[in-house]
Amino acid sequence: MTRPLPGPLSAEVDRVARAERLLVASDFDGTMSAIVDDPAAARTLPETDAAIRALAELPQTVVAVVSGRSLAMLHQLTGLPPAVHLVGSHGMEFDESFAAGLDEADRDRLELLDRQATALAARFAGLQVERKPASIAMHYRHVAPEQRAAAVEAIATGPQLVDGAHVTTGKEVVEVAAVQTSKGYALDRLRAREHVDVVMFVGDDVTDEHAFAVLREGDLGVKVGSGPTAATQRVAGVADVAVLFETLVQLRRDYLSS
Ligand SMILES: O=P(O)(O)OC[C@H]1O[C@H](O[C@H]2O[C@H](CO)[C@@H](O)[C@H](O)[C@H]2O)[C@H](O)[C@@H](O)[C@@H]1O
Repeated sequence: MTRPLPGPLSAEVDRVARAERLLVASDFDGTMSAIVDDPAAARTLPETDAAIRALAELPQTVVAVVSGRSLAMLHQLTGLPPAVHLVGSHGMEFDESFAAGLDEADRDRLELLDRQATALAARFAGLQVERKPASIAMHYRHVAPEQRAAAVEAIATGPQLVDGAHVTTGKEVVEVAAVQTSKGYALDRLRAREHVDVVMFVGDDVTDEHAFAVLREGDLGVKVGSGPTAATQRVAGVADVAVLFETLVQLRRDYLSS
């Protein structure tokens, strides 16, 4: 038996579980997976993985993971079946052909950003550069504490100032994209394409606020952890996310079989 959620959240999950057609969308890092030192070592909590798979098997229930990761990395890290829609690059990468759609100016900008990030990685030991189809993430988690402010400043006065670059900040990471990204765009697109009448989104980071911002009356946004948010509900951490999804599976199954 899954342990109970706090009262107000429990009531909200019970409400969305009764949607005619429901979209359940989740962020990956910090939501399905704990934040870990090595981005390549992130893994979905087993309970969350099982709940996501179970939800995706239910009728009238659409499940998506909307992440800042590249789509290829998201596939690799989650190993989820095709029944779960994966969207990478902070809501822009719906399929592997996304990069081919970048125009010449976008590609030139991406190369410039890559060159600048590579130069900064040579200057600051521990600065990790993660290359994605339309952006470059610079992780400063492993830069020596006394060098961190200088590294962040160098990013702010270098790649961040590249003409047309779009900047997002996250957990010990600054990401510069050649194109505008938005998890809100992904939710709007999924909502329309899948003809759902209720959307539930769960996320922990700054970019997830774009998704919370497009939620409508009757939807449900759940913020993971502390910090300002437009979400109406909150859980403390990834273990609670597992309970949230497990509870939703039970309630949705009950509703659909009633
Ligand atoms: O939108 P998300 O699925 O939450 O992805 C956001 C970024 O997550 C990853 O970085 C973060 O998680 C890493 C693993 O826990 C951690 O080491 C890092 O410090 C965090 O910033 C990922 O590497 C990025 O590409 C995503 O944009």
